[in-house]
Amino acid sequence: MANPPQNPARRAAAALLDAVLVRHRPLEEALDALPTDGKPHKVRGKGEARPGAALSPRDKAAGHRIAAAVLRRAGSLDAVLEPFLRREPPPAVRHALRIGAAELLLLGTPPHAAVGSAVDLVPAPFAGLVNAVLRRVAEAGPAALEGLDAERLDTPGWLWTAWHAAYGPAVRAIAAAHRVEAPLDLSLKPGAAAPEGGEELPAGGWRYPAGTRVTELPGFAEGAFWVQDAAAALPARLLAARPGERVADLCAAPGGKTAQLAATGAQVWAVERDPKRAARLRENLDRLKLPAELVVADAAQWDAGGAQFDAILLDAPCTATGTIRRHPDVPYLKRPKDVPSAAGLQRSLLEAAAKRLAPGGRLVFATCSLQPEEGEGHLAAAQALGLIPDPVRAEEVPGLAAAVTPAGTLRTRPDLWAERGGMDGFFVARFRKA
Ligand SMILES: C[S@@+](CC[C@H](N)C(=O)[O-])C[C@H]1O[C@@H](n2cnc3c(N)ncnc32)[C@H](O)[C@@H]1O
Repeated sequence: MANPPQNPARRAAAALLDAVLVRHRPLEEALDALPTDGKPHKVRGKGEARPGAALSPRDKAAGHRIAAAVLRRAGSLDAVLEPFLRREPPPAVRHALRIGAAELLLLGTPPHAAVGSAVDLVPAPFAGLVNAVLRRVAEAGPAALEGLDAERLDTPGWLWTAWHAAYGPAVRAIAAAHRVEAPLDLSLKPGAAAPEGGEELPAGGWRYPAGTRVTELPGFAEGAFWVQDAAAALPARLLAARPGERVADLCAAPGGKTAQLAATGAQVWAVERDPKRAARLRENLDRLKLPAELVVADAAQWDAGGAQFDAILLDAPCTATGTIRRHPDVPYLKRPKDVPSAAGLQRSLLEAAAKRLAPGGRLVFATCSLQPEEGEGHLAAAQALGLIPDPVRAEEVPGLAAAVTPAGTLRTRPDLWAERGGMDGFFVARFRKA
């Protein structure tokens, strides 16, 4: 790294790690709670690691990058640190050691800067320990890292077991994909030009290098495009909404799929339960100048005044284990028991969606989870609700024939398109109502 991050960035990284690993709060929520220039610092809890004074956007971004690098490789970093620690250090010291090790071994920070600034993060009684350990990591760490089974170490055991059962040896490629920072994918408004520097993707959308700041791309303020992973763009495309059709987007915020549906000329109802997320959806649609009726309601209860729809997109809430490339905090926030509980919620939303669908209407069900209980596990129940499978054909998803299952559902994985930077893991099934 030409310019090593400054210590406010590292203090921010430590605060983010504390939020995720100790208090089990989502990384994005912790990032929003950091004190930035012009925004007062919210102090949430006693003993919370604080990043200190207001952060510049650059330090905040650098802190996020360091924290994400640690979260992606925490198992490997701990394995490298292990031989140099006689007992478990307090959490703040563990955060500083991981940050220092990540900078030394993954981020290319010069050793004197990485060690010195990690020492600076801890209370005086621990300075000697952090200094000694990280000096040894600087010497022996690169070789130690080489010899590790990184895929396994950086994946929680329960996820490894579940993915191995579902995908066999590909579990290793899935885990490897999680170690790499994801590129930025954009969906374009019809007729808009793609910003320069991107690659057009075979299944639609444009891809830009990881770390590209979307708000700095020309056309952002004018609403020419929105951020949407290549796989996340598939469900709305497969619904193939037509101008004038009545379409419901259940579980809609932040609105990537609502935008796709609205851009077809269909009449769209976007249903979102969380008022804050609904406000974000509104902001996004306003920027894009795309129309949709926003309904703040529980989609499982919403009866649309008795109306029925020609097409429904149900992008159901899930454990999000398909999005670990973009959200490296997910493995630290989810537990095995979250899978059946998400699947139960998805089942009730599917029932409600089937009721709201007009006879002959189309339904696309999607989740961004790699757990089969949140995907394939719903197929029999969907049919029992009178939903007839409408198989996806390979020609509908150019470049992704490998993701089309024999049942005609779509199962994308982070290791697909590995040479292009992968994609989120989604399950998508399409149905027709009799
Ligand atoms: C997977 S995200 C949707 C992403 C969105 N479709 C997009 O493409 O931008 C799930 C959303 O569903 C919302 N949600 C969860 N349970 C809900 C419910 N019962 N009714 C309506 N919305 C719900 C969550 O607040 C969250 O915003």
